[in-house]
Amino acid sequence: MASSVFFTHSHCYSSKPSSLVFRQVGVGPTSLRFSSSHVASVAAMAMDSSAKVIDGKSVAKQIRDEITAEVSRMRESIGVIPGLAVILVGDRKDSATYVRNKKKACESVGINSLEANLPEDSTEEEVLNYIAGYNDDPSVHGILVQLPLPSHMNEQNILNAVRIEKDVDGFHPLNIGRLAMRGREPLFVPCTPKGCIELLHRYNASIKGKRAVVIGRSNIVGMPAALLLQREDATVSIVHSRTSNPEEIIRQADIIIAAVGQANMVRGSWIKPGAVIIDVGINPVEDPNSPRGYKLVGDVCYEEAIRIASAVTPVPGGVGPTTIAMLLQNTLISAKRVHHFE
Ligand SMILES: NC(=O)C1=CN([C@@H]2O[C@H](COP(=O)(O)OP(=O)(O)OC[C@H]3O[C@@H](n4cnc5c(N)ncnc54)[C@H](OP(=O)(O)O)[C@@H]3O)[C@@H](O)[C@H]2O)C=CC1
Ligand SMILES: Nc1nc(=O)c2c([nH]1)NC[C@@H]1CN(c3ccc(C(=O)N[C@@H](CCC(=O)O)C(=O)O)cc3)C=[N+]21
Repeated sequence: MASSVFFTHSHCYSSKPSSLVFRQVGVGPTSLRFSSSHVASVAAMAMDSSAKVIDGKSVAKQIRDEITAEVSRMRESIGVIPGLAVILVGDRKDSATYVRNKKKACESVGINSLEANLPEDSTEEEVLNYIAGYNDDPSVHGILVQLPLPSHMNEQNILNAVRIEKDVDGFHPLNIGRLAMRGREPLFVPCTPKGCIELLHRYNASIKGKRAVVIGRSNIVGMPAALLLQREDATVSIVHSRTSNPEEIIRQADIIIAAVGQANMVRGSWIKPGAVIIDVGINPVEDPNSPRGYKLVGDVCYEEAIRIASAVTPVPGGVGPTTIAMLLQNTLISAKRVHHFE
């Protein structure tokens, strides 16, 4: 059943399930809360239901097919199989699910996957030892340390330890630094923001000269997404938890990338008619109709957005699958680079 039929308008008020907290979500400033006067403006704008659903799942499938072909061409010509090592510390359910999905995705394209599952109470040194081992292992072309790490570990020390040539997450400060500089090229671009741009390209959304607003400024999504949009010649604004007039800024955007972690925060009345929306948020909300007792929703109220925007990514099935496809792509890029394979 189509989600627009299934969910009622009030769905956008859904609360986080108390029993299942994937991440700590802070309370946003009052200026970001929904005010009743917006109901009217949403209704007034709710006339165009022709918005496109940006199908991240099928884009991811296309990319995986392209990678599968390249991986086998490489194996047949030079006998090299790309390898990805994933380090998971602790037993967070959501992290375990993502790591499992990454492993499955590797298998589906013929990339070797290695996995290190370390207990929650491991020391930083133990994690660093694993990284050192993978840094020196020529069969490993990419290393990913699943975040978040347990709080007793220094994330910065750990991410700095990954060899820049194997930093398929693109989180090493040298890669991020190059991403921020004109005329410099990072060895890897972070997967989630890269996937957002890939979705815009594959749906022919023009970026050059457009006004883009990124909501969120984290090191892993918001900040690199803003840098990438800027590299594509968009005029970029960044909205964060201390922004005083977020709705006003967001309403000017031709392109919105939302990476906040607040279920349904962006309402229809905040969206410029015809805007393209990339919703990165993955937020669990209570859903008695689901066998799991919860469902995932984005940072954007999808049912409202789909009526006003020209294109929107759904959650699930939008940015998430594309992120994993970009990880595979980065691993292939790494293996090709080290073996000088064109
Ligand atoms: N689909 C995918 O592949 C991925 C999805 N995600 C999802 O994306 C979302 C964001 O992840 P991540 O970037 O890691 O999250 P973080 O919590 O690290 O960052 C959230 C950002 O949002 C800002 N923010 C928080 N509340 C508000 C608010 N009310 N108004 C405006 N800005 C706000 C914060 O501002 P400030 O800096 O001021 O604190 C911060 O910059 C999450 O739902 C996560 O699950 C994440 C990675 C990959
Ligand atoms: N070093 C590191 N690199 C990351 O890239 C990284 C990370 N740590 N930590 C956590 C976040 C989150 N993330 C997601 C990837 C895929 C989906 C995904 O495929 N989601 C499915 C839904 C999956 C489900 O149903 O549970 C979808 O949106 O359709 C979600 C989230 C990568 N992250």
